[in-house]
Amino acid sequence: MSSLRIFSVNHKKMSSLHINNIYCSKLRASLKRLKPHVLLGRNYSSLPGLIGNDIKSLHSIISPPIAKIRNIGIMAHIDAGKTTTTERILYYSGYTRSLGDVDDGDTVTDFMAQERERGITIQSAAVTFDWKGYRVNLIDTPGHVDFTLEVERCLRVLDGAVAVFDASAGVEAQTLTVWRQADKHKIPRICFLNKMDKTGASFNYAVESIREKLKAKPLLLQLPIGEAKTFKGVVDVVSKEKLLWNSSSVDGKDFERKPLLEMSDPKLLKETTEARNALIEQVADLDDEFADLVLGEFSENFDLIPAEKLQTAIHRVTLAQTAVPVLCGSALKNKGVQPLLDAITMYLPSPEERNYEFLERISRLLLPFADQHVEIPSLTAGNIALTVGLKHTATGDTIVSSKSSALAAARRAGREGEKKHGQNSEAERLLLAGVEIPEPVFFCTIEPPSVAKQPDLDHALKCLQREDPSLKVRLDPDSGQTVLCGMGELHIEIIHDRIKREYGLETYLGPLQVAYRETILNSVCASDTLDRTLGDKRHLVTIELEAKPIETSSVTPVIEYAEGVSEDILKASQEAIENGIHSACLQGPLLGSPIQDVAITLHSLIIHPGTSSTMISACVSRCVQKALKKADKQVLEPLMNLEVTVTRDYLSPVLADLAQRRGNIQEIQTRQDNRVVIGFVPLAEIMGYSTVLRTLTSGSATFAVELSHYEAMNPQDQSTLLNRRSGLT
Ligand SMILES: Nc1nc2c(ncn2[C@@H]2O[C@H](COP(=O)(O)OP(=O)(O)OP(=O)(O)O)[C@@H](O)[C@H]2O)c(=O)[nH]1
Repeated sequence: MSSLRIFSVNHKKMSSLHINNIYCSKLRASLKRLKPHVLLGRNYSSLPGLIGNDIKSLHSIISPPIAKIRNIGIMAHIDAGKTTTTERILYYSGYTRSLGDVDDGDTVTDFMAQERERGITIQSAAVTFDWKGYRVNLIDTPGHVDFTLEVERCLRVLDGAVAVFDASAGVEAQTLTVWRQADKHKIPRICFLNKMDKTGASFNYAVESIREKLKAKPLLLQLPIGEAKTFKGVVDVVSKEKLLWNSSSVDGKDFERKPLLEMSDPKLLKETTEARNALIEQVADLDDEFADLVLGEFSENFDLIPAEKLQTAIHRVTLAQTAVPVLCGSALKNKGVQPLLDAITMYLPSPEERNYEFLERISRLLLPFADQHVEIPSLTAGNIALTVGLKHTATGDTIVSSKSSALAAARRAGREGEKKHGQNSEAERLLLAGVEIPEPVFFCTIEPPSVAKQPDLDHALKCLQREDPSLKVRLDPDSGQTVLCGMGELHIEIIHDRIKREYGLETYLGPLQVAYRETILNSVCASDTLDRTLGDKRHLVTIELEAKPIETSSVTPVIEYAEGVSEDILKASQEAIENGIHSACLQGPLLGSPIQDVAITLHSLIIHPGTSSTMISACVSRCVQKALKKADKQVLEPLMNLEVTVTRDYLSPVLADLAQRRGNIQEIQTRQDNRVVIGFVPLAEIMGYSTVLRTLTSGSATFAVELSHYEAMNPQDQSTLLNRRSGLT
């Protein structure tokens, strides 16, 4: 089977996934818009396609040998400095000729208007550049929790990742989430402890948090020279050299690399030798080949182990994901980024080491340069590119060359799956796992400026959804209004903004509402008969069923059939029956929210010959709703994991405020001078929390939230909510 790793593009932005579609016409329109290419006054030295004068140099990088390709992502907690680090990488690699700045809103990868205005990454952006003979395809992913899906879909196509940390904070909430996602997709990683210049930066603290919170084994490949205000460079532990950045250099291009000498740096040399020996022991523990070398030839003197031997072993250990190399620096102050680039090429794997199978030519291919693209004739295995013209694919699809190759792949995957249950099975190699789409937790109505514009709005939402499956759109059956369901306030706000900017539609959003769920507390039975004659056709269905509570944490009802239900009827009508059950469970009797944790058992079913499947579904649905109405009911509300980092002085007001928000504090950790409050808080209580927290703490606190689970509301809160919804209070 052919598995192409290709990027999708909506009309301005590309997102990482297996081939997704670009709408040709839109793309052409966007290319037109890009000419003459002017991007906020930035200089691009290698954006050849649209300019035309660099085609030759581009050609030389189109087909690098697969061993020289690195497909990597940058991931982290929000604000750790991914975008700033990416900007430095692009600058030092020669991709840009000036340094972009998040705070000035002129970075390459944050090119959406919303990203530049807010200084955050929302969509992943892909850029391609060369570093010392390697081709690097790099993806900058968002750190905000509302855009988790975007991170996940990127990770699926990456061979390696750089996890960026704020060295003053160590592992933060979102780092844990993305780390787990990278674990799930088995992505080899290296860690970059950024912001070493910041007050409170601590190399040891950050390393310890990687060890403790991520349960990873850090391989210290560098030691910092100075910390916070005194940070001026790093020691390369592998080669025992110091790298010092010239303080007069404005862009950090100038730095000197010198061997550590007993004469000039006795203390640093001693520390580095100890760190190197510890590193060697650690790597030898994890890699048998290196252990043989260490115990044999070099057992007497580790100093004699050549740097290349150690580097190759670190590469293997990184690939096996038994440990993670750790580097440090300050992207903002232009220190430590070039060695990070060296480490990316040296320690992260090439696509061939990740055991994918690739091939193939496809009609129109484009190479991504953030928001610009250049058409290319072909692409070698292991690269990432864009394709156009696929009208029916969506995020998460895997594209193969033909139906027969897909079937052959599925057969092979199936056979292999039976043989091997463990990791790296053929199935995993051939078919990249679909993205897990998180359930939306917020919704609101959206209205076009006039009824005539409804089709335009529907079209815009359809396009946005194909690109971002975490956005759900449904029609409210009572009001007929379009409802947007998303991952958070910011997510919905950005969608609203994009509809305006990209589709020219001014829409109106209703108030943001929390996506509650409902469940039942006891088993109930119901029966129903539908008897209707339409024309000369009689539709007759009689049904008896039971609804009962079970524990699944899922909104998909479990469907069971009692023995009394005839197999023949089931064969002919199962789909219609299940459609009816599913549609009934989408709208609970209390709030019209989806029903969670329920099983429906069909006890008897009589269907008159000739009854249409629509009528069967309608009768089943009505009967399920009857049962749900009869049962004792309970509202479930989304509970969020909350992590607030606050200075000691502001801890009390933050805790007092959380208590008023029905917060449940689990733990208060000490992180340097800060306190980290960890707990749960209902989503309904933290809308607009960022503004409140800013006011409470004079802007000094930060917080992260993430959906934890749905929990039953207590009777008092539930009745307040129901009264509010029914307009009683
Ligand atoms: N002191 C210091 N500040 C930094 C450093 N790197 C980035 N920053 C600042 O930290 C803030 C966040 O930087 P970004 O690069 O946008 O972080 P990010 O991780 O891309 O953020 P999201 O894309 O929103 O997740 C900005 O104000 C940067 O100027 C650093 O090395 N030192």
